[in-house]
Formats: sequence, C-alpha cells, structure tokens
Amino acid sequence: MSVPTATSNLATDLSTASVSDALDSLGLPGSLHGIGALRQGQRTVGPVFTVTYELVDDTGGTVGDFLDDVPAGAVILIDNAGRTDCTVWGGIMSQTAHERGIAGTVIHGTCRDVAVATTAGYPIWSVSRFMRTGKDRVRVAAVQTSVTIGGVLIHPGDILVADDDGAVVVPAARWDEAADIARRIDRVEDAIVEAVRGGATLAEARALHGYHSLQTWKDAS
Ligand SMILES: O=C([O-])CC(=O)C(=O)O
Ligand SMILES: [Mg+2]
Repeated sequence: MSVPTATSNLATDLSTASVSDALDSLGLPGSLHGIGALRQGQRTVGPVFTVTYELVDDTGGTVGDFLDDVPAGAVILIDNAGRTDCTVWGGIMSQTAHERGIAGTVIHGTCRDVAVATTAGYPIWSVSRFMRTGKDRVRVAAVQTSVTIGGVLIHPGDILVADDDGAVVVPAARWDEAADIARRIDRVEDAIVEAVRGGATLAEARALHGYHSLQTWKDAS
C-alpha cells in the first residue's frame, strides 16, 4: 500500500464533496466542520504539516515560528482549538508560503491580512478572519504531531483536499482507495445529470444509478 507524499502525483481534480462521500462509504471521518474557504475559486490537495498552538504564559510567544521547516507541496494544518479572538496566520506568512511552493493553509482558528493572501493567490481555509494578532497571545506548542479537529484525528502526512465547500482529510494509507471511490461517485453523478438531460425525471435518474446510497457505509465485516 503506497503512502502519498508531497511529491506524489496527487489528484487535483477531486472535489471535497466526492471525497467526503467516499469517506462516508468507508465509515471514516474526515470533514473539518466549521472551517471554510477564505475566498471562492481556490483549491488544493497535499499531505498535511501539522501545527498546534497554545496560550502564552509569562515566557511569551508568537506566530509562524515553524514556517521555515515546511516542505514545498505540503498543506499547513493549524490547530488553535477554534480560537477566533487572535490570529495564527497573516500576510508575511502567506507571501513566504507562496514563495516556497507550500500548497495552502487550513486553520482551526483565524487569520488576517486577507487582501495580501488574495493578491498573492495563496489559498487559505479558516474558521474566520480577524485582525488582532496572536503575537504575545499564542505560541507554537508542537509541529508534526497528531491533532484532533472537529472530532477528526489527523496525523502528519494525511492527505487534505480543500475547495469552495471546505476541507476534508483522508488517512494517508486510505488515500488511493478513497480517491478511487470518489472518482466512481463523480462518474455516477455525471451519468445522473446525463440521464436528466436525456429526458428522465430526476427521480428516475437517481433510482437508476442508486444515488441515495452512493455514500452509504458498506461495512466490510
Ligand atoms: O500576526 C500575525 O497574524 C502574522 C502577520 O500579521 C503576518 O504574517 O503578516
Ligand atoms: Mg501582517
């Protein structure tokens, strides 16, 4: 079983909707509830580089100290426990990440300098946007350790897909299987639309192609 890396040929054509349905059919969690696209029309896929933040104590702290260690092609996944009252990401970081070929940033928390990221074309997904800095408020607690976001346990190197609908993570060892299922779901959904164009009712087209159970968990046991 091959495990994808930042240099693997990861499919960029798959939508988060199809990947999420594929995970449902495998009985796996993965959809990151509450995290949305900063702007429409951006998408990414890649292995996650995880970062965990915590509150500062009297020794202080800041944001972004890990960025020089992130490889090209990775998606930075930041766990700030959903905190939205101060940032963990801003414009200098967006421009640096873009320059380095990092594939995007997904934040369980908030970010600022949105216009800078937009101009740079650097893709971000977050809970919100807010201007108050995390400098002196948060610090990096860990990098490349497992994180849990919205009940989803994510390991470094798991594959994250993100688009207009949000972000979803697939365990690295299940990527090939999930991608195959997602692609099959796409083909079936295309066939339903074709049938409607050919004169079928939606009910007929969906029934013909088993639409309502496309994502239903097929328990292998
Ligand atoms: O304080 C932050 O969130 C970081 C910041 O503005 C930047 O990187 O430009
Ligand atoms: Mg800034």
